[in-house]
Amino acid sequence: MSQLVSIPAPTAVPARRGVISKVLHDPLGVISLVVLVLILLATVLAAVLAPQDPARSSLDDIFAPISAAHPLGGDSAGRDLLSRLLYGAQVSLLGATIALLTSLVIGLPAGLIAGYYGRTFDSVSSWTSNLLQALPAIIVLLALRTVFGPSIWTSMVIFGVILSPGAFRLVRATVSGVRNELYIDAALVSGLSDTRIIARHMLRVVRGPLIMHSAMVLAICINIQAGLEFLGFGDPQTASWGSMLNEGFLNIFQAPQMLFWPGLALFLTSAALALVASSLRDALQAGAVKPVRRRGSVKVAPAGDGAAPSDALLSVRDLRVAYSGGSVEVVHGVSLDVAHGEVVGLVGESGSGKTQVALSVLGLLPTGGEVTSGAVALAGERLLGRSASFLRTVRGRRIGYIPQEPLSNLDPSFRIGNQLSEVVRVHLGLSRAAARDRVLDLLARVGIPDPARTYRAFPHEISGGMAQRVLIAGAVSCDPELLIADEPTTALDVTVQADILDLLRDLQQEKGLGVLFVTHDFGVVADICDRVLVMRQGEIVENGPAQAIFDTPRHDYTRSLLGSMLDGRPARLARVKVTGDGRA
Ligand SMILES: Nc1ncnc2c1ncn2[C@@H]1O[C@H](COP(=O)(O)OP(=O)(O)OP(=O)(O)O)[C@@H](O)[C@H]1O
Repeated sequence: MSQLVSIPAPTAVPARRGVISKVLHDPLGVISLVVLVLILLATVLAAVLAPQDPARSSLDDIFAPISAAHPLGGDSAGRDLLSRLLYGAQVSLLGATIALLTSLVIGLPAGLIAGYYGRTFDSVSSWTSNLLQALPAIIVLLALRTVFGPSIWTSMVIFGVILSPGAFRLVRATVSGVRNELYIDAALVSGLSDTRIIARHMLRVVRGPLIMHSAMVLAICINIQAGLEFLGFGDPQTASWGSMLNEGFLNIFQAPQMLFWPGLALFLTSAALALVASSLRDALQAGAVKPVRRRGSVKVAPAGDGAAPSDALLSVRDLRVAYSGGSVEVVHGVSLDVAHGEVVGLVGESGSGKTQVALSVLGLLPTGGEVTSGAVALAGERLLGRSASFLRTVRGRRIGYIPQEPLSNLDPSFRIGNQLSEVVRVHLGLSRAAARDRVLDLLARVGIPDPARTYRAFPHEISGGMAQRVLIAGAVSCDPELLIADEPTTALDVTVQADILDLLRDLQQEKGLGVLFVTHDFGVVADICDRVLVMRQGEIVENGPAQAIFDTPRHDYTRSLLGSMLDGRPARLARVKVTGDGRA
């Protein structure tokens, strides 16, 4: 195993405090949480705390004053107010929870699917959500009450349905906001399924906003439920805060306490929920990380025609890629081979089509892009036109991918170790412990000085160079046959670039990897590539061994690229000798 040198230390970043910990550092958050916990405890322990049966009435206790027997007094039927308040809390909180859960059961999955996949489901569900929001909630509740009877539980389920567009829109907006982040691409490129990406990455992103939303919705539901009971739409025999308000209102002059206590309970619960929501919002905003987006969302490349040719590891034949329904062609019939253990550089200026070729191989062209013709094969096996599930077994497992912007390709809300071991577990079927050991070994192998610490770290706690080492570890974690590196050093500073190239060369030789190295930099080509393809305006204009291209470039464009390389910094002469006159 090669020794690696000059490893940059991880950038010192203060440890990240969890959202709960931030809420616990906010005095208002703590007070409101304590109030909520007390209310919840009192509700759950109503049978223990209530002095008597909430329905038991006594003529002697009508409008009873506050006393040891009736700590909050008695009502117009001689029932104990404290007992009714405690038991009433069960009805009010349960009713509100039913409405909230109903809205989440509908809104969460619909929002996840609409935000992630978009298209027809998004259009239909957005239209349905707009329709539901346009309905006057109270009128609908009154109309359906005549159908289903005066059950408060049914009313709260219906109210939950009416509230579901709120959850739907929040989840949909949050998911579509992160759907185009690079780390979601990275998860796709690693071969993770859509279901897994939704369940792990998307759910984690919507979790915070949804908890905040739920606290607000719970407060609204408690008040709406009380309002319905107040208007007499509940069961009059059951104690609830709303029915107590109703009775209190009728007796406001004889016994104002009948109105005061349920009113206070409602106020305290709603205020505590609103303050918890606000504290959560502050905590979430403080922890927000702004990742970088890529240019468009990906879609699996459609079928190309043609047979899989040659016995090369990677074989691309007459590849054509177009946008705008095929009218704008950006790759014009590219053919290339990468042999087992060979490093092929795909070089060209920005916009020449290098990335389109790489993404076509992975079956991950941006939305609007399609392979209009050509063939791509890995070890003789056709890739273009294969099913999404087949491509998932290839990406990450047989083809490793190293992206350009390391930090943006790591999910900011997951620890680095979890992100790497997830891919290893999916592809190699390892246990949690075995995956962890493998990832720790890999982190050590790519030159990370304290693998255990990096395993536990979040992406913002490490430097760009470290993040690129982490992504290289991820790319080789399942022992792929082919590595596609898309400008893996462009976003790094020059000293780190050299270290990363050394690492890639060591790994390539150690594992006998075939590598397609996309770059605009002939210096990098000189460092690492055996063979070079020069690309210009969607076509390969020159193709040959790296040494030959440097010694005797045939195409003017290659000569101008080589010239500009030497204007900048000299090539590191790992594989290619550059002559002293400025020509390669
Ligand atoms: N999502 C897209 N929609 C339309 N055109 C696109 C899209 N992505 C890329 N292109 C076009 O495809 C062409 C090739 O782009 P590509 O990203 O492959 O270039 P590149 O050589 O990799 O450049 P760079 O090094 O800047 O990434 C460009 O003309 C670009 O405008």
